[in-house]
Amino acid sequence: MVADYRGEGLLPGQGSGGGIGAYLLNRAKPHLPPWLGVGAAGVAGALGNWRWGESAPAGVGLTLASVALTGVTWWVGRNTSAQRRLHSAITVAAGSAWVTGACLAGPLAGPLDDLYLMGGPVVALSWNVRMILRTPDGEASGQGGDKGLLEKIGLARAQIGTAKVEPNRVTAPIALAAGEQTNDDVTKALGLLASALDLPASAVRYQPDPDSVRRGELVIVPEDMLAEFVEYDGPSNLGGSIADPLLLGRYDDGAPMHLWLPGDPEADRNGTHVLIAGGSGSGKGDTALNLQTEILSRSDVLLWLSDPKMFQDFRPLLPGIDWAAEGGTPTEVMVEALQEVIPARTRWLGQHSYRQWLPQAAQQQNDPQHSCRPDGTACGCAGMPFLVAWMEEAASTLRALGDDAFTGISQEARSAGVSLIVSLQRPSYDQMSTSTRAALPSVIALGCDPRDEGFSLPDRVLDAGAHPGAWGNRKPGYCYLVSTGVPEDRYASPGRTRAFTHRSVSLMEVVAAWAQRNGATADPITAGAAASIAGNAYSGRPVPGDGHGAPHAALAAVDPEDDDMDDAPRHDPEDEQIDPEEELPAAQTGDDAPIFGEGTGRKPKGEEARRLLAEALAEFEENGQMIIGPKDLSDWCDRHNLSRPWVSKKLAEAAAEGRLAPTNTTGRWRIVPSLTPA
Ligand SMILES: Nc1ncnc2c1ncn2[C@@H]1O[C@H](COP(=O)(O)OP(=O)(O)OP(=O)(O)O)[C@@H](O)[C@H]1O
Repeated sequence: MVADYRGEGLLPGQGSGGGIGAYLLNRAKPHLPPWLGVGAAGVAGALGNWRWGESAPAGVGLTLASVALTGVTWWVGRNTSAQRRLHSAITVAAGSAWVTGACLAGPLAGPLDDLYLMGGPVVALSWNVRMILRTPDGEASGQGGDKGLLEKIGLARAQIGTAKVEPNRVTAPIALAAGEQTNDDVTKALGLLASALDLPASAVRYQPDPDSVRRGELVIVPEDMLAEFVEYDGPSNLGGSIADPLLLGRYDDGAPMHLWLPGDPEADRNGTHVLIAGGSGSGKGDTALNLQTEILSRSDVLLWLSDPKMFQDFRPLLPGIDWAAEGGTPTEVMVEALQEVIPARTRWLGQHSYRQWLPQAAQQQNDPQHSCRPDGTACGCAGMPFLVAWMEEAASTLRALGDDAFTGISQEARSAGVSLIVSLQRPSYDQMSTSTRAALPSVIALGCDPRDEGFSLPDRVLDAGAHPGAWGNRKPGYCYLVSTGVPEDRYASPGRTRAFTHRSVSLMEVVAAWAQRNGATADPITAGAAASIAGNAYSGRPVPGDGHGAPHAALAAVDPEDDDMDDAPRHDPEDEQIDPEEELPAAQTGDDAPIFGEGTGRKPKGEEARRLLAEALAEFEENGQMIIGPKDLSDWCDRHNLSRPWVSKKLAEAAAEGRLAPTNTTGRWRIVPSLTPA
């Protein structure tokens, strides 16, 4: 390695010749050439004088040769350092001038002998000193700086091509030694390369050539252009389509960081679901605001948002959001509704000859190509906006939903014009299973614990030099974006989201107000399917001036006879064996069991019993609480002084009659809506 190549790796007594003499000779060898040069100049001067001592034409020729040699040295040295170029040119000029003088006048004439005796050692020593003091960048080895660098990181036999130099970005093609090295060797050496260049790990990346295992491009971005944070300055494309790119922030070379949610067959792009993964304080909140403001500023999309944190970050956006579910139970309802909405939307898109959601699907269907009428004339059906279902801090929701259910939803959602966006407080496999993670193909990876990098990003992106673990929470907003539509060589390029400050609140309010007035409203299919599960809990986006919770205009258009809105309870095949007569399994909910085991309270009979239970369920439904468990019911029993075992029995009857339906969580029941929306 480097030490051996300098001849410093040998110990006294070792080496080719053996013994101290051999060792010293070995150490002195690299320093001998300048002295040999001085000796050669002396001999050349003496021989030249013997040959041309009296010749005037030789004098002219030798002088011209001396000047030409100095010029050539200067020209040849143009690619080396200025210091080395000057040193070489002075040495050649002095040496050739002395040889010319010695040839013409004799080496001992006038001051020539003294000049030789004093100047020769000075010049030779100056080269020795230079060699001893040389910096470890390979400059003095006769190799280029790049070559020395590659040698240092163990890739000595690799070839580096002509580098493309842009402001703050150097891209250099690399060809590795055939049969000896692979692209993996470069990715493993990236850390060493960053160390050799004294740069952060994320400044050095490698993009392997997909067609060769020993070729690729090295990208070095020396200055961290992201250090200066950029404040949110409003939506990038107000009134555009959700199919247009959404601006998330900027890359470290200043290029915009774009994300696409719906698929586009023309751009050869699939629709996608996104995971926002980042540790606490990594900037997930602002990332979400960047994306949500972009979504709300588009004219053909609905946003459903569930957030356990009481919309702490998102409150200014609420007026523009079609469905905002706060906390656990409302989120359960939203997820149940999604499972109804997705097949209903897919059916509608199929009936209108869309293989996937396209912006035309959001417009009124006036094109006979997209008609649901058997006679092929334009049907004029209301368009169906794209739907983004956002689950903030979703670990527990996803666990409750179960892997199979989530994977099922995510697969079907893509052909239903639905994107799921899931954010995780701690990106790791104990928060989310492997199969749920795999169902979210796109990721915005913010800073995290180094041990969790493998969860956030695919191996090939980490190999290419991405290191969200190096940021932790020290670089909020720094992120990698891996998503369909983004060029692959961008995957390992860091970017930074735009920051939201107190000044951004008014901009957020403007975006929300715009969405409330001009954004898409839910189509009858989506609104109907959602209401068939959620009842009053889904009211659609608030009408301007009416506050949140006003009934959605689209619900008025829902035809209760329509098959798509079939609100009969759905039984999961896995639940077939559950006996609806059984008592509700209180202990499995984690609530304070035993709830239904106490025998106190009234046990009304007949008509009164039916009325009381109907009242109870209607009360929950009216409050929008569409999923209930033992805890909710025991509170209700206490309030009405009713016996809990009695209520348990009546609930089982209600489930058998279809007024309640099972959910994916044992012991949680969904109220099948009976109230007609106003
Ligand atoms: N792009 C950005 N540029 C500059 N500062 C940012 C950026 N994004 C976030 N920040 C700042 O970083 C801090 C943490 O951000 P944020 O609260 O969004 O993190 P988080 O990941 O949501 O954390 P937690 O999960 O703990 O809520 C905040 O002070 C925020 O203003």
